[in-house]
Amino acid sequence: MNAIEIRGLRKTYAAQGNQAPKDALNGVDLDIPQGSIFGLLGPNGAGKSTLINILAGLVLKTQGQVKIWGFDQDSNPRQSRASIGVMPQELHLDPFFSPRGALEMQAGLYGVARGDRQTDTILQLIGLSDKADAHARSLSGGMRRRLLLGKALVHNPHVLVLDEPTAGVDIELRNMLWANVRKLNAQGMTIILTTHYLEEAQEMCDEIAIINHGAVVVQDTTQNLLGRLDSKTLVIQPQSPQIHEFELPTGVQFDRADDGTLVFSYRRGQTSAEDILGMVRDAGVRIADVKTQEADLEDVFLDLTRA
Ligand SMILES: Nc1ncnc2c1ncn2[C@@H]1O[C@H](COP(=O)(O)OP(=O)(O)OP(=O)(O)O)[C@@H](O)[C@H]1O
Repeated sequence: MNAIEIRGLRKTYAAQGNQAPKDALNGVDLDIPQGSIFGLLGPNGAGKSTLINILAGLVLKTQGQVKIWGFDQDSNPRQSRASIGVMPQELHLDPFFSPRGALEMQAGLYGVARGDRQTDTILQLIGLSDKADAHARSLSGGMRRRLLLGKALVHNPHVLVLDEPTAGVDIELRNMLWANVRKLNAQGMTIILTTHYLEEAQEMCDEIAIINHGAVVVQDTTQNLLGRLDSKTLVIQPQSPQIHEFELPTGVQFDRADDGTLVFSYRRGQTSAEDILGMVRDAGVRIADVKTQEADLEDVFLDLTRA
């Protein structure tokens, strides 16, 4: 079963003032498998926040079907809402509540009975046990973010959504957030996250969807996405920085870096590293060092969102 199933999802924001109505989502179809760490990527304005806010029940869709943990948002609103927890981007917290108070309040809102609440366990998970009764006002930005994660967990949802969880956070907090995410995922929670850090998505996510102009342009496992671009780069450092002319095979691109290294980009399916090394030697270059670089998620992303 899928944790999330979305069919034909559209969102048009109403016209405001002299601005025309805005189509933010233009028919999104998306299946998010249970148990995955799923990355939702896309350029600014692609529609990621709109999609997440619809999942969270904060924005009303214009058209289409959304199922969360098998529950249709329209015909089963309570159960679909109970199945998902969202850690928002904004650091908005009520200043009058301590972390414990905020978690208890949130649990109350979700109708979690007192005996079933996991407040202390959550405080421990997010590393706020010793701040449990402090004023929210006295919490640092990092602590607030952790508390927002905690609030998303009070009803023990099947699906956890993290909207840009690591934007602007320091390395220590980032590591802690990712450790928490991995732990929750290992316990069976499906995780959906948006991030602008493609390296992070590449490292964390099993599967990725890229959204552009309000539609999904690709959805695949991270591994398959990386395999999609078979471009490679060969960087050759010559023993002396002479200028050489090369007869480049078709499809091979050449660049001379400022430090004198020779940079060749090619497609594995078309050219081999041996072809390029042979050509370079034939041109009289004595090679001091060679490095290769694989395509990364950033290359895939740029390739698919250029339009
Ligand atoms: N409340 C709103 N009213 C009108 N237009 C909106 C509203 N919210 C978003 N939009 C527009 O809808 C489009 C999609 O916005 P959205 O915030 O979903 O993109 P995003 O992918 O989350 O971008 P970012 O990465 O910058 O957060 C944008 O063109 C945006 O200007």
